[in-house]
Amino acid sequence: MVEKIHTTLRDSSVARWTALILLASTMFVAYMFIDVLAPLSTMLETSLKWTPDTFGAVAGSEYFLNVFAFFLIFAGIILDRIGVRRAALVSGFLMVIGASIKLYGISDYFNAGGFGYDFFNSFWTGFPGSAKVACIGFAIFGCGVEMAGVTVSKGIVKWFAGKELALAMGLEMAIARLGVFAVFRLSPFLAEKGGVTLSVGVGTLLLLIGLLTFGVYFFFDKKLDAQTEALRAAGDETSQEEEFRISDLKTIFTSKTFMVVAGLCVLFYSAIFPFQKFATGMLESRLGMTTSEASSLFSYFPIGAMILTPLLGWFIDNKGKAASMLMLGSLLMIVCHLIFALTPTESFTFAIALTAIIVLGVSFSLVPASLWPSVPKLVDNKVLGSAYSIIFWIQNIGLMLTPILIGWALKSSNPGIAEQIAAGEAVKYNYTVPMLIFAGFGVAALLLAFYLKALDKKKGFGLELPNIVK
Ligand SMILES: NCCCC[C@H](NC(=O)[C@@H](N)CC(=O)O)C(=O)O
Repeated sequence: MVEKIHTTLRDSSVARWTALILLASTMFVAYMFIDVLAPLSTMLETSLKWTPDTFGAVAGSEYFLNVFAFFLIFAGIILDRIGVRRAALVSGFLMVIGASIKLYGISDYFNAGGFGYDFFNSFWTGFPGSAKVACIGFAIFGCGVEMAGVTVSKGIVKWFAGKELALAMGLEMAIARLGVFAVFRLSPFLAEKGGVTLSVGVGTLLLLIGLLTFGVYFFFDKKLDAQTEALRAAGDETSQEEEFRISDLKTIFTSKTFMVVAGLCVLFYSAIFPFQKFATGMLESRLGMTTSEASSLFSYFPIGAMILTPLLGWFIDNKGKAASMLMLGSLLMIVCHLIFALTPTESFTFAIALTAIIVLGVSFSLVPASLWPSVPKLVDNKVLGSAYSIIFWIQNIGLMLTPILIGWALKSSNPGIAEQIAAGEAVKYNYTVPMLIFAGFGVAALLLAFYLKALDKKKGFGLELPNIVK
């Protein structure tokens, strides 16, 4: 007698968590590569003549193709069509290709007149050829890393829906944050030993390992699909999944609740990731610290978020309350940014700054831990990849534009300071206006969070309910 399959790999906790570790390991190295140059701006200014504007433009190039060429939207459609394992490989290849181009741009070979050097230095001469090549590479890497982000999110839902979904997403984000922490320690160390090229070279090599990890995941995913298919053939209704059609995307764009979540996402993240880029300067200015003292004070921020996000994920899986957590996270963010903006200089002590950073870390755990696992409650599984990619796309617009807005606000609210600094005077920027703008994003996010909770109550999406189906 042939024994029928009633369970799949999804039902084995070892297989489920192994799949998560494989997916999260690639995100660990991907988040490392995102910030591999972040601690090296001074070195890049002396070795490759990258001024702060050039450095900022290279950093922002990560989002360029995703936003303007709509790559993220296509990535979601591709993901829903070809499935998690193939999309993971595509995104992994894009990351490795993009990283290799960036590595080439900053390499000694290129900068000593290697292939393409004359061409890339023949136009727009105020922007170094090395930075142009790095931008092209980083924009391609950006397509890969954001596609990997949506693919991993859909992959986690595939393995953990109805189980420890928020805990798994929280752990994946914690592992990615550990990557950010690791690269801030490793990259300056490697650059001291072998220059910027060594840091980026090691980052690229790690991405290659990340691609291999996605390759191992491929076989887990394939086996799960084969088992699910067998259940489907046996007529098990819970395993039925409809085909994705482009016209299904209409359901995403016409869902008011989904759009509210996307709005909340862009407002919240615009007050977090761009703030990270300005936080060191703000702390230096407000506390009269050196760059390294300010950056080590700020390093508690991702570490705090890393510890708390999985714990909050566990709470949401077992007790629910995701919509309330979105409200609390937005509220805490407003309080922290207002503390940075309005505390008088004489009262803005190290202890106050540290407390505000830790509380902001709590906010950075509350919102991601509750936002991403809520998306599958709002849209059909067949359009989930597209739904995540649309949220990422809207979020990427904010992440690209906010640093420009904040940089402009900082300069305009401090007339003459840039010139005084260029002349060697020991003056500091006043960060009140930029910090008020960040707080303003928080206020708008809080209003949307209230509205979301009301919508959820009216329409019954179950955002306040636990994820684990007992
Ligand atoms: N499984 C959760 C995925 C989202 C994590 C989220 N990352 C992003 O939103 C990225 N689009 C941001 C970026 O690339 O800069 C996070 O909280 O890290």
